[in-house]
Amino acid sequence: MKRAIISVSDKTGVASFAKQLIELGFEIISTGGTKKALQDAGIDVIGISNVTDFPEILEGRVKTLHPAIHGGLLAKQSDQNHMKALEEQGISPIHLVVVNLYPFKETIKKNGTTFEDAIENIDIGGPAMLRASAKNHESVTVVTDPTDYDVVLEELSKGEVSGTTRRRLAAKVFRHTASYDALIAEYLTKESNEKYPESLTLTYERKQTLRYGENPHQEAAFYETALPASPSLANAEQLHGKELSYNNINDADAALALVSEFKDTVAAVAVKHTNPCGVGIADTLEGAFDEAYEADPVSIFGGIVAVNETIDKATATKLADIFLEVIIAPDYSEDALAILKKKKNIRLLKVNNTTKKNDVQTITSVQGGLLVQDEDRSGLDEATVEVVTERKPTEDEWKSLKLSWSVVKHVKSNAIVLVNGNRTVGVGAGQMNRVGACEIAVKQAGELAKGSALASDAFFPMKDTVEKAAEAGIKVIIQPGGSIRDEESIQAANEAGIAMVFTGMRHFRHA
Ligand SMILES: NC(=O)c1ncn([C@@H]2O[C@H](COP(=O)(O)O)[C@@H](O)[C@H]2O)c1NC=O
Repeated sequence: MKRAIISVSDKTGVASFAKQLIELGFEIISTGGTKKALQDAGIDVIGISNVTDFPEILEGRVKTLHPAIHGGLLAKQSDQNHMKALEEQGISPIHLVVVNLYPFKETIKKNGTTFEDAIENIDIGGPAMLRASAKNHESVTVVTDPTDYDVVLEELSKGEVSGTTRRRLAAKVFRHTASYDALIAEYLTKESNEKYPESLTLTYERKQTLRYGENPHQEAAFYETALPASPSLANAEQLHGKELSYNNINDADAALALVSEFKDTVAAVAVKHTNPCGVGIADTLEGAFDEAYEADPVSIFGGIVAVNETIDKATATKLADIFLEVIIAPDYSEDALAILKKKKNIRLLKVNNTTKKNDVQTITSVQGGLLVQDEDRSGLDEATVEVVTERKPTEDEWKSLKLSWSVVKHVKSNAIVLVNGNRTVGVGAGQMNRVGACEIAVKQAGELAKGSALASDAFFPMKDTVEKAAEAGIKVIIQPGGSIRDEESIQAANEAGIAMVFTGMRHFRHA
């Protein structure tokens, strides 16, 4: 008689599966809770203790970890010596294993889960059975996903499960146990405050197969972390519109990161190809959006807009007037939603909260590896900021400086951002030299460069950027400082009556 072990935490569909196995001639062996569930459904089951001749002990920590089980799982049934060894020990072979694991992921995602709860939900006996039978898939069929019950039944009803299916199911098991263990490792590594361990075993789950990647000839998918995450694109709620594309997700992520900078003021940001093209702040959302729009009415076309307040009717009316790919907001008023939903192609995302967790790391892939670093979370530290010129910034100039500094951190290096009043007026992004970035920002600002504030993501190696700024009528500069030629830049600023501030911290963004 063929024997199946069934030991499952997720009991979905298991009773009907077991019933059909019995009809196909199987004998069922089960652990405590599964046995009870099956017996309650009127199914004949042998308890695991009857096979091991040993009780389940330590509140279920040890139930299937026994040679009578693992011998039955690991014996090559085509090998006479293996079968003889089983016989000598009075062990019967097992043909089918149906196991799914303690819900570790679901447990750590629950609010209020304690460390002890998490530890208790690390399954030991289940993965041991899964791995043993997956290794021995030549002789054993192993099922860990209830969605595979039907395929197995179908093949069994025709005789036996094919070698191809057994191998496919074994591969699925090793993917599953590997990601199960990776998640435990990730959780414990975080709990032990180890940021850069000797090996990185992250696990991500496919959230979405994408139509294509950055370009139509590239295949792509979006994977999300299984660990509880900060508000992010992965857990955004899409209220309307087509599926997000690869570029939408990447650009929306940049917009969300930028808008999250603004905690004490209402802000609207527009992003194109991950760089901000317009950022505005105001007392109202409509006002902030006006500023962001006026910052660059050309580039915002086809862009992504993120805001940090509930979108109201007035703002929605203006947003609906232009072509945007994605809008991100903590919420939408009912009338705002009605207005925006009239636009078939716009994607509306709700991300509840823009406050981020502190321990976030960023990962960039390079050929042959990954670069991992702490996310650049630092803002302007007023305690370490130093005014280095004869003239000090006025109160209004400080406001513009702060805005420009928040934005420049989110612009690809070399980056220069000009702010006039409450909005960006020029963004020079991703240039190979700093003067080039300055020239682009000044050109874009036009007349509005006059009297504006300039932020530079890194120090000026030479005084040329200050000279360019002076020529354009820029009045105040914020930059990290730290070049051996700082004195020359300071002198050029003094000569032009520019006030200049050193932050002591740079914000390169290369990728
Ligand atoms: N300790 C063991 O020997 C053991 N054997 C199987 N399990 C797990 O116990 C669960 C099923 O338990 P029950 O049938 O009692 O509801 C399954 O998720 C299975 O993976 C075990 N539990 C944890 O390690």
